[in-house]
Amino acid sequence: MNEAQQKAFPVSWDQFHRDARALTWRLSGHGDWKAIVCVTRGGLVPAAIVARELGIRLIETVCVASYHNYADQGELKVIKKVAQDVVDLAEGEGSAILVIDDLVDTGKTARLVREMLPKAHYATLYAKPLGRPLVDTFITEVSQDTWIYFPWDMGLAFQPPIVQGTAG
Ligand SMILES: O=P(O)(O)OC[C@H]1O[C@H](OP(=O)(O)OP(=O)(O)O)[C@H](O)[C@@H]1O
Ligand code: HPA
Ligand SMILES: [Mg+2]
Repeated sequence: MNEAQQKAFPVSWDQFHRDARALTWRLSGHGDWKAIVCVTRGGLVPAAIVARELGIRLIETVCVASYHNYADQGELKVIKKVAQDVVDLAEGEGSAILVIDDLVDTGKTARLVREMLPKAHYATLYAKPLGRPLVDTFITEVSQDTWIYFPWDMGLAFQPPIVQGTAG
């Protein structure tokens, strides 16, 4: 989150699960995927749900880090590439690989992963306008100046009343 991201889009576990199921519905007509590649860490949770719904048991990771301390995006770092036997699955016609991430923001992560798997189908739950062209399927778009708060990053907290400070 940075100064330009003024709006908050909090997502509960329930909403996340619904959106992951909605994504699966949208994906279910598309292809005959042999494997899911999830972009860690954010892609791990939706990938588990989508894999369960689509009956896919071959799950690979590509480990990319870019946002440090939930602040500005730093240098993209590939900590682990896609295993060669999974890359080889993508060599035939069509997209044998389904890439799952929680969101696209600037699209830098998606661009990097697409270079590794050009034929893969790229799916996320949420998309911001800059990243949207890089995603084949997503569920909800939010504006670029919105920060999405995922349920694993949040806890229950007291909220001051809306009128606080205005009443005597
Ligand atoms: O479109 P971009 O601007 O590249 O941003 C999107 C990426 O940023 C976040 O991951 P992050 O690198 O913060 O790591 P994490 O998944 O481990 O939280 C998110 O999970 C996406 O993978
Ligand atoms: O809006 C966001 N929320 C959480 N993680 C993120 N990583 C990039 N953008 C975001
Ligand atoms: Mg991520």
